[in-house]
Amino acid sequence: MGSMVPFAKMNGLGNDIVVIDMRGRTDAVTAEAAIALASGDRTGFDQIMAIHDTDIDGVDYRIDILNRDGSRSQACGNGTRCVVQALASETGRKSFTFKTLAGILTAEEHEDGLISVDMGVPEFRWDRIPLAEEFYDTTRIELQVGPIDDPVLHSPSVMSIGNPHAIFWVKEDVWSYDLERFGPLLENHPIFPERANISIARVLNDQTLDLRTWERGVGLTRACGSAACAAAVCAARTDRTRRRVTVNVPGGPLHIDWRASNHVIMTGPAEWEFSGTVDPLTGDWKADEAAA
Ligand SMILES: N[C@@H](CCC[C@H](N)C(=O)O)C(=O)O
Repeated sequence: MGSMVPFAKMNGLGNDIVVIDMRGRTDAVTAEAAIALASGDRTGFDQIMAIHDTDIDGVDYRIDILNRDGSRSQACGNGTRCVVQALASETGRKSFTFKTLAGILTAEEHEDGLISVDMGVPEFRWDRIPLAEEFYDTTRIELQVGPIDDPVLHSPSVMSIGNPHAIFWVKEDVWSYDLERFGPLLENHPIFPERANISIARVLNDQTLDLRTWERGVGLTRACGSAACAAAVCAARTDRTRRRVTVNVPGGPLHIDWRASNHVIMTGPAEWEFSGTVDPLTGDWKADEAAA
């Protein structure tokens, strides 16, 4: 269609997000446009959150999520908070329901500006994460990196919160592990037929975790909301923490509550940076006057 649509460059605790308004259109942001935008000095992003119309009763919008390599993702917690902030600012509404590849998500903006997203329910079955091999105990699977007799990372907990995650438990500072080296090896390991997000988590106490993530289709990011949910759930599932925790990601704290309903609620901030218009087919863009 060639025409330009509005976008907003935002972030969720430093997770770089581009929210693109595709309402009123029948096409989609292309992988080529995502790759082109990702290489821009001002538009460099971790995820694109494209807002689309939907005719599903009770659902406000459909969200299409693209990683910086052009791959699509089922879930993006930080990006969803950015979408909520943008829509709340536009409409004055405070709560929304979205259709994503992970299912129907609800979210709301609170009076203090923080945003809570119901990320849905965790999936622990090996064939639904998915894994390429049968593991009935997904609290710790046979996967390691480093010397065979003294692995650097091993026995991760694995699960899906719409997208696949592996959580490696460590005793030392999370910054003391070479995740930049191990991340891509593990992201693309054959045990993960759809690849996976790779995190290292350090339990500080029964209510607090430190977390770093190598994101599927992106690389190292300053925050990964779905990984924070995954780490919180896996920590509680293995009796390392309570079900309500603070997860410290490099960009700041996220509050995760794995409720008795089995739903995982993530709460955190979102930040607008600048707006512009973009061609969703090519990635050509220009900033609005104020942002130029
Ligand atoms: N940063 C996101 C995760 C985005 C998706 C992930 N890269 C994947 O492909 O699964 C988040 O905040 O959840």
